[in-house]
Amino acid sequence: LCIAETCPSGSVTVLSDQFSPDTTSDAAAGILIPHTYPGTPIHVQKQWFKETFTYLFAISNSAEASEAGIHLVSGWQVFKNSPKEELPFWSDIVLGFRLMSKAELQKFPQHQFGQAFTTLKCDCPPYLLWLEKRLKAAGVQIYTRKVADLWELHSEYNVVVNCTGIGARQLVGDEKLFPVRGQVLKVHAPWVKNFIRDGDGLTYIYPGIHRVTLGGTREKDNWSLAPDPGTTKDIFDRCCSLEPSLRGAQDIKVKVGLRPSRQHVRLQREVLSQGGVKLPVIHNYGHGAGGFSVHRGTAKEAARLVGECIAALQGSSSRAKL
Ligand SMILES: Cc1cc2nc3c(=O)[nH]c(=O)nc-3n(C[C@H](O)[C@H](O)[C@H](O)COP(=O)(O)OP(=O)(O)OC[C@H]3O[C@@H](n4cnc5c(N)ncnc54)[C@H](O)[C@@H]3O)c2cc1C
Ligand SMILES: O=C(O)CCC(=O)C(=O)O
Repeated sequence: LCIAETCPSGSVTVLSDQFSPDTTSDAAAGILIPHTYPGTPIHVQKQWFKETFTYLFAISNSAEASEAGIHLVSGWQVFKNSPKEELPFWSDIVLGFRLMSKAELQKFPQHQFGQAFTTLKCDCPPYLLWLEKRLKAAGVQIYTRKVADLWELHSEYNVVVNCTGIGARQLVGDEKLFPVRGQVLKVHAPWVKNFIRDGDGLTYIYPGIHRVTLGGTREKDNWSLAPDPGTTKDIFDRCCSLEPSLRGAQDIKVKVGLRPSRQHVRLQREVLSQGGVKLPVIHNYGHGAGGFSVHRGTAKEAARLVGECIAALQGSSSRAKL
């Protein structure tokens, strides 16, 4: 969508073997709280987060908000022991960041330190369906297709953008990319209005427009998409210990996703070449546990790289199929 919006001289086609509700993004809680990528400078990660926050904040403040599934949510991140960094790098991008008072911490007898703030949440599938609607409105073609090798696209397209998440491991043989399995519960508990996140990153409660997401797990190199009943009980018990009223939650649905994890997002241009024929590829995958938090920022950078490829093609060749 970002490419269609910023490179109007090109025509965009989306190819994917799976669509909502069967993607990793559909399993996510969709909260905007960054996860750090150890291999990317903090100022770059901060810029990606800021661009994403600003983009979604505008949607949350428009008539589209409920259809797009974007809303503000306030809550707490609580710690059993004080964290090394009391002020995370994103504290001046979320709204109203402050340390919790002693009185607030009384709600969490097992925790001794906390941060209160307001952030944004994307509800999925609604947000993905809204993006798809915007794609169609922008004239983008959408086809169901599994791509076995990027080179198979060279005769049909001038530039390829690879946003295949964990699928990139097989598609481009990236062994630096690994799955971190996450299981969550989506429950009906409309009285829960505030998010609660344990600072250890394992247990969280994120209220959405219709359902509350309860998490979670982080299992490196586990490829299983099958829900595990023992894990479901464990997640539920952990969340109830943070928010006892969840014992009354109903209609518990289980979702599993594989976080496409890497030391850093692969956001770069590569030129494939066979027999003198070239195919520019922009990679944009490996967003791990933070894809929602930085998606617009990384998409903007990918679109900028696509713009560079288009300019180079327009400059060098009249055979560009733009
Ligand atoms: C349980 C869980 C909770 C999470 N919660 C949050 C959160 O609260 N906040 C946050 O910021 N992040 C969260 N994340 C992380 C976030 O979900 C991911 O970073 C993000 O979804 C990755 O998006 P993606 O588009 O790269 O991958 P995907 O959503 O997996 O999309 C990749 C697409 O590529 C297609 N594809 C793959 N290979 C091929 C191929 N060979 N040919 C054709 N198509 C292909 C797939 O079908 C799919 O449609 C969570 C993740 C999990 C698992
Ligand atoms: O970590 C969080 O609190 C949000 C959920 C998430 O990003 C995840 O489970 O990967």
